[in-house]
Amino acid sequence: MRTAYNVETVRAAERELMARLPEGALMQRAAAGLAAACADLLGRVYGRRVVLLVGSGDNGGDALYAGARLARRGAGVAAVLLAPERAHPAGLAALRRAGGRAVGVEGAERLIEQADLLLDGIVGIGGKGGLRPDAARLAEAAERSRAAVVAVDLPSGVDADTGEVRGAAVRADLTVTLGTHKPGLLIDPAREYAGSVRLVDIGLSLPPQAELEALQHADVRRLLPVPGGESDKYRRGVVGIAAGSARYPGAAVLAVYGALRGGAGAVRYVGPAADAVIARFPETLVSDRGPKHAGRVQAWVVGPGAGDDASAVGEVLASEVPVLVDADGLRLADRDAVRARTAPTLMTPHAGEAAALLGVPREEVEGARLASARELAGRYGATVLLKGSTTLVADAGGGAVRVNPTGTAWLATAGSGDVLSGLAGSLLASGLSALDAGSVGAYLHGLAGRFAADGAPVGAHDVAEAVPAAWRDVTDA
Ligand SMILES: NC(=O)C1=CN([C@@H]2O[C@H](COP(=O)(O)OP(=O)(O)OC[C@H]3O[C@@H](n4cnc5c(N)ncnc54)[C@H](O)[C@@H]3O)[C@@H](O)[C@H]2O)[C@@H](O)CC1
Ligand SMILES: Nc1ncnc2c1ncn2[C@@H]1O[C@H](COP(=O)(O)OP(=O)(O)O)[C@@H](O)[C@H]1O
Ligand SMILES: [K+]
Repeated sequence: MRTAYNVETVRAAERELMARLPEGALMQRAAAGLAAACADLLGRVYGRRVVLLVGSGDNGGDALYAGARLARRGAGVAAVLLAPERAHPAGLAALRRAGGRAVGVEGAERLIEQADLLLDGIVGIGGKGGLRPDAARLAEAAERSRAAVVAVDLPSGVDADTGEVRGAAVRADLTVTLGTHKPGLLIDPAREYAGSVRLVDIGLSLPPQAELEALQHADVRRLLPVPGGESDKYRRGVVGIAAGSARYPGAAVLAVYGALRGGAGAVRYVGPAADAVIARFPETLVSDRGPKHAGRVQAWVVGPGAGDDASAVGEVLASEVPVLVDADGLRLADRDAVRARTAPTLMTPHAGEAAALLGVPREEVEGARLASARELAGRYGATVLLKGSTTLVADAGGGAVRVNPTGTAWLATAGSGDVLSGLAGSLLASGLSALDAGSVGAYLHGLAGRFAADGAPVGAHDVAEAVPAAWRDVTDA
């Protein structure tokens, strides 16, 4: 499991560690990791032009010490100091001793333009709000430069805890993050600014409960259902799909497609698209009598392509099994009915649907995904899987939010969400918790999307078709 901790927790762990170590030891660990990462990126250090962008805090101190190490290896190092009188004094002295030089912001543009590598030490976890004008100008100059950009701890200008970006921010090719990942490095829009992320261990002891966690292959492998000798189709779990309408029969087909590949022993379908479903998937058990009379299931999926059929949503929410609510179902679900449920509820909105439920503009959700997912989970007393460029899964009771590390923008194609709801619903029916079903479903769906797309456009059915390959990739690893 990859984890990320918020600033407050990092600060507390840092204080605890600094009390046990000689002064400056932590910054030297950070600088050693940074210099090594820069050297890897440069290939050859000797003779290369390195420019440090240095703010007045410890983030700038890390950059100065790392610059000193690169200068000792023969790089030409210049530090651009945003506030010369407040730059980390010992770091600056170390850089000068190693043969590096320091300049003010005037004339910085030319240096930045000619650099091979820029080290962004403007701000780290101490950054507040958007970058101040001087710092913003440096970030913009860095973006125009052809140099490789390495961010110290996190790209300056992004919010470490939330992933929000207000105004200009540094766009890094590589972020060398210290001690632990920060939530912003894993959540868009900030994630896009971080480039690839390398974690340098500086010895922090962190609490067991992280702010964010990202499943890895090994975690998913442990969670996936595996049939055994005593399994039969009912014991593996039956998933019911109440989806589709005369207008959107395809949503039903795609949700069933995902469900058949999600580990349940059988898929029941109820709704007006039974003929289309059966024609494509003869193994589906279909019924036209509504969810209440459709026979037993271990989990329901309701909503994809459902149009305005509120009665199916109401019947499903009244059941005592886990329920996944997606698409039209989200609009039709009564909040009090969701809150009153005793079995788990997993809601799977995209940003537009989440915005409608929260009564805010879509951009607000996209700019603050973590807070939005948590807020919605709290309001509905449900687990919320917020889809999009970053997919998050938040439980109502707090706890670590899961962030999905797989996926590809090619998944932004009509119907791929229907496949995900069938897949995650099937995992719910196999007995996974809402948090696990949502995050494992998103993981497989994202991996399947990558396999199916392989750099070219795909349709949602291609994603469903690739789910078994994703499943095997996880279990064979
Ligand atoms: N926490 C840890 O465990 C460690 C932290 N270290 C470094 O220390 C950093 C944190 O250092 P600080 O607490 O000194 O904070 P920062 O250096 O991140 O930021 C504080 C400075 O930036 C300025 N600033 C704040 N917001 C700004 C904005 N919007 N625009 C322009 N300037 C702004 C402030 O005036 C202040 O001088 C970490 O990110 C990391 O790089 C490392 O040295 C090693 C260990
Ligand atoms: N930019 C993106 N990058 C990665 N994944 C994306 C992106 N945009 C959408 N997705 C994923 O594609 C799927 C789209 O689902 P959804 O919005 O419900 O579409 P539909 O309603 O057409 O099925 C979700 O799994 C979502 O996370
Ligand atoms: K930085």
